[in-house]
Amino acid sequence: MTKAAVFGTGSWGTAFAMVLADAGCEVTLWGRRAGLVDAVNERRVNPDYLPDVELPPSVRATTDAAEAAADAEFTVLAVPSQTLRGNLEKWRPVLRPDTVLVSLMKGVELGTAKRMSEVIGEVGEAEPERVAVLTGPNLAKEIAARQPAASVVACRDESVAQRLQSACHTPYFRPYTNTDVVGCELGGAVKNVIALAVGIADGMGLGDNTKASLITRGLAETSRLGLAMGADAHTFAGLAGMGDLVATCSSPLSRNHTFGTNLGRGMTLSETIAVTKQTAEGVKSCESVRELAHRHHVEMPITETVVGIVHDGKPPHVALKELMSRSAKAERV
Ligand SMILES: NC(=O)c1ccc[n+]([C@@H]2O[C@H](COP(=O)([O-])OP(=O)(O)OC[C@H]3O[C@@H](n4cnc5c(N)ncnc54)[C@H](O)[C@@H]3O)[C@@H](O)[C@H]2O)c1
Ligand SMILES: O=P(O)(O)OC[C@H](O)CO
Repeated sequence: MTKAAVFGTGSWGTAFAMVLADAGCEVTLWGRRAGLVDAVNERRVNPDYLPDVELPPSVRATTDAAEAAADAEFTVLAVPSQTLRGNLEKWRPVLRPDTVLVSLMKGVELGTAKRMSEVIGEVGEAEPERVAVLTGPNLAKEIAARQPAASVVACRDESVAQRLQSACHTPYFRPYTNTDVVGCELGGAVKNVIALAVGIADGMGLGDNTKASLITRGLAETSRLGLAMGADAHTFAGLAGMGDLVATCSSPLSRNHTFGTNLGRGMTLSETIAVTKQTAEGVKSCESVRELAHRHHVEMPITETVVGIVHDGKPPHVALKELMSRSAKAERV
């Protein structure tokens, strides 16, 4: 039986542990808090993040990283992106040297502007062929309800992607492989920034034309950045690009979309942070995505607008006016 470890007992770590178990894996979940770990082991439930979901018996939990990592063919990382480096430094000594490190995270590190697979490679001392990314339109609550969805497993080594694909393929979860790790990761991280923008527009009471325009031009700026960073253009038309962007920008389940909606309705940043219980990656990653845009000399006006509203305190109606009054241009630029 394939053994997998999942580090992180939040919504997606827990839901993906269930997917792996449903696909036939034996899964150990690592969590920080003993109370939550006990609830998983004794009541088969994660009361804090997925209280309505009964976890399969082949999911066990522990607070001991060494116990979780032992024998794991796949080591899945599902903590907030900005905490990955610090956590992985602690976990590295107990990781199996041949384990495949799998990122579920959709963020870009502040300060370094590194993608999560880059942080994993560096801190986990893992060659790119041993680092994979799972991304796509995968709202955790829908997956946990076993609603059908597709996803992408990306790894530079396609055979590794295929091994992970078969380890998490279930009747309701259909992963595709891709070797474009850069494109897949950027799709997942930048869509959170665009979802903040769409949420802000929704909160301001704007309609579907605005939403469709932000989604489409958001995908254009994601693709521009991706191409400058060596990604494959096709990736952005796929599940990791268009697919995840549409799901996140349309769904009230999205934390990024909801965060934006609260800002658009007039809440301040600190009020919005206070009512947000889970990780909304775009809030921090919008700054690192903008840093990548500057480094690669790519125009990302929606990302700039989101940074302006979220971090510089620009009123949404002022920022929107500035976005709309930029000089006119051809669509394919
Ligand atoms: N929830 C989703 O629908 C979903 C879907 C796809 C991808 N993702 C991505 O997965 C990643 C994890 O998201 P999530 O939804 O599971 O988040 P979450 O907010 O539900 O849970 C985060 C988990 O990390 C833990 N945590 C927080 N700070 C920590 C720290 N300093 N050290 C160790 N653990 C810490 C929390 O206790 C919690 O268990 C994010 O990058 C997110 O973008 C989420
Ligand atoms: O809730 P969000 O905004 O983090 O989005 C969740 C997933 O990334 C959707 O695929």
